[in-house]
Amino acid sequence: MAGPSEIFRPDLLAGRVAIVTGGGTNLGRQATAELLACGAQVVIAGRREEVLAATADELGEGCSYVSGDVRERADADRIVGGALDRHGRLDVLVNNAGGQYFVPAEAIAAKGWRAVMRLNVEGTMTMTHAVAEAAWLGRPGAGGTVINVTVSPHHGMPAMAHTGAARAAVEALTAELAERWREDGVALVAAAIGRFDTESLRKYPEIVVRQAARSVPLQRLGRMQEFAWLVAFLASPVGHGLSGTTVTLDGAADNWWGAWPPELIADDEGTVPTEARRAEPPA
Ligand SMILES: CCCCCCCCCCC/C=C/C(=O)SCCNC(=O)CCNC(=O)[C@H](O)C(C)(C)COP(=O)(O)OP(=O)(O)OC[C@H]1O[C@@H](n2cnc3c(N)ncnc32)[C@H](O)[C@@H]1OP(=O)(O)O
Ligand SMILES: NC(=O)C1=CN([C@@H]2O[C@H](COP(=O)(O)OP(=O)(O)OC[C@H]3O[C@@H](n4cnc5c(N)ncnc54)[C@H](OP(=O)(O)O)[C@@H]3O)[C@@H](O)[C@H]2O)C=CC1
Repeated sequence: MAGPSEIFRPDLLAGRVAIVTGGGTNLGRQATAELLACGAQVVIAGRREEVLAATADELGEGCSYVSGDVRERADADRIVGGALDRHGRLDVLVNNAGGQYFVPAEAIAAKGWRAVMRLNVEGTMTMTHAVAEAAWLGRPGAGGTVINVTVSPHHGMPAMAHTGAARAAVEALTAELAERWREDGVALVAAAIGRFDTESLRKYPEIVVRQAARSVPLQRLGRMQEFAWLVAFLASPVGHGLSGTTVTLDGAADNWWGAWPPELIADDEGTVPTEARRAEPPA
């Protein structure tokens, strides 16, 4: 059962209906719990029915699921149709399903490049079009918010060139569609997220996982709850004010280009030296 929100009013999203792709696991699951805690009805989607069923069962009232592959338009239409049949409206789409594998850029096979593009760019576009066409575009008084989950930092990550390119494409689409669909009442926001304490992160090489927190100024991994709060916040009316924007939640990794603390000036304990105070001016 999703408990009450620690920071939002229980009726913040009352009467709203959301689809969360990848809602059966990790970040998507936590975001779903927070949307439920804020009063929304949530339909979670993913390919594995048993995973979705277990999550919907655990999160309880207000949460249901439709299984499907976000890369396939027929599946996307079925997910959206299922949500509309159940609830009669759609207000929020969280394009959270996504991912990649850890590989140096020159070793990315063409097939792997396409797989990452197809999941992250096409999957996001396919779901976005399916929802917008079925529920929002050309319907006065309708409209809603799309939250696209992308990846920060934006200035390059080791072994993540394919996803960097894919997520940049999603952010570009977010900005353009926000302008094109504005008069239909549709807002799109990207949430560029850093390194989170999830089971999914642990599939990466051990040293990457170990250093992931140390390499950002915040000096810790993001917490799933923090991601969930951001999603609920963007799903609230403020999302319309942020339409076209990419919001980062990354421990300040986007503001820094190297390891943290800066290796060249930190001592062996990782302490950055401070400037000596100047002598007191003569009285
Ligand atoms: C100093 C410290 C620096 C710290 C830096 C920290 C950096 C960490 C930042 C982390 C940011 C992001 C984190 C996350 O996103 S966690 C969530 C992770 N979850 C997922 O990734 C789930 C979804 N992902 C996938 O399902 C797959 O990765 C994929 C997108 C590839 C799925 O596509 P599909 O199912 O269509 O693909 P296939 O499995 O059939 O593979 C197709 C081809 O892709 C190539 N491939 C796939 N996996 C690998 C691999 N592990 N290694 C090499 N190549 C791979 C390959 O060509 C596949 O074809 P073949 O199978 O025929 O070879
Ligand atoms: N964890 C982290 O530190 C970070 C995560 N992110 C991003 O956040 C999002 C969520 O990640 P996280 O929860 O950690 O990882 P998960 O691997 O748990 O989430 C991926 C989810 O997407 C679903 N999914 C994957 N492919 C498809 C598909 N073709 N159709 C439908 N659903 C699909 C999966 O379910 P199923 O396999 O059943 O289809 C799964 O529920 C991803 O976009 C990820 O890249 C970004 C930065 C950091």
